Amino acid sequence: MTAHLIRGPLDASTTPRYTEPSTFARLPRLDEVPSAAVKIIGIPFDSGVSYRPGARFGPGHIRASSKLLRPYNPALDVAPFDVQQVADAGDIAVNPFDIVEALATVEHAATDLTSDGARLLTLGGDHTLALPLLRAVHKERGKIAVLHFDAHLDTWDTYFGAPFTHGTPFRRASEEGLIDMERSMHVGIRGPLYGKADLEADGVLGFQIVRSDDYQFDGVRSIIERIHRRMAGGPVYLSIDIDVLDPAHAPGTGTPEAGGMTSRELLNTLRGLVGLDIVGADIVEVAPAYDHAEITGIAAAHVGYELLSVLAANRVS
Ligand SMILES: N=C(N)NCCCC(=O)O
Ligand SMILES: [Zn+2]
Ligand SMILES: [Zn+2]
Repeated sequence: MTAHLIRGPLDASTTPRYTEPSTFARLPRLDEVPSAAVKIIGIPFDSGVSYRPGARFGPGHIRASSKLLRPYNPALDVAPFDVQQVADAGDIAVNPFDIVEALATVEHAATDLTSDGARLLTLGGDHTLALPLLRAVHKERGKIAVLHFDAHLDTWDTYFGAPFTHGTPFRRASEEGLIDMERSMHVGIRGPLYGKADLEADGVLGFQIVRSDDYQFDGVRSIIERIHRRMAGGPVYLSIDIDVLDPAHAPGTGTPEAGGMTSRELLNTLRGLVGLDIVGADIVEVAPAYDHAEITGIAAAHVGYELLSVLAANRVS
């Protein structure tokens, strides 16, 4: 795509940032551009949660909190909206009363949206969504490494006997053979478990774990190195549960756990992913009812911005 065809965000000096309707980072809507290399899609779904509901309002909140983002990212020396067309594809309407139907709707929508080779950045929604998104990516790319940022393992088996919940997507995805288990990892794990067996079962599936505490003891650089050692050399799907952040940095979420990483640690880790073949990503579990002063929304918006910057930096290099 040649540079002069690319449309970027609205200019804040001529169109105020708070004009509606909202798109992520005030980008154009998908129907306003001929095509897009990266599509942002909202999925207002939270029927899979085990505790506080409300992540169905995440997409709108993240978009509203993304208005202050600016076009140039000095940390990566890249203008993420200049080197690739990014567009907001709006929200997918999913059935809140039938999870199996909702998962099918998401899988088909994701497949459609990526049929032209575009990459998807999904705004959730609860973590159940990672399963249909991985199903869609797997159809295109085969087994995929998962880089999962979360306080929680999300490899539990069932809740109340239900297999499709926000605590079980990576168990289902590994059972379905969607994940390259030799190259996958959880980052940011912490907090109480149901038992030691949770960790053992997760290890049997094959995930490697970077604990939240490793940020304190080892630091961001060494964690970035671990990620590259584990994941380089093939496609990577990135799933970011905003509760990977400490509740001080992301109070607006459904299952908060103390002792999490700072937003600075997360943003710096994401910047370190340049060079990995990231084929899709989601940001989930933003529940605005528990947010204050857009703390969580802004963190999620910046996470999305860094991801778009990594995709842009990969394209430039
Ligand atoms: N995926 C998120 N955010 N949470 C999973 C926690 C499941 C539980 O209640 O044990
Ligand atoms: Zn979580
Ligand atoms: Zn999760």
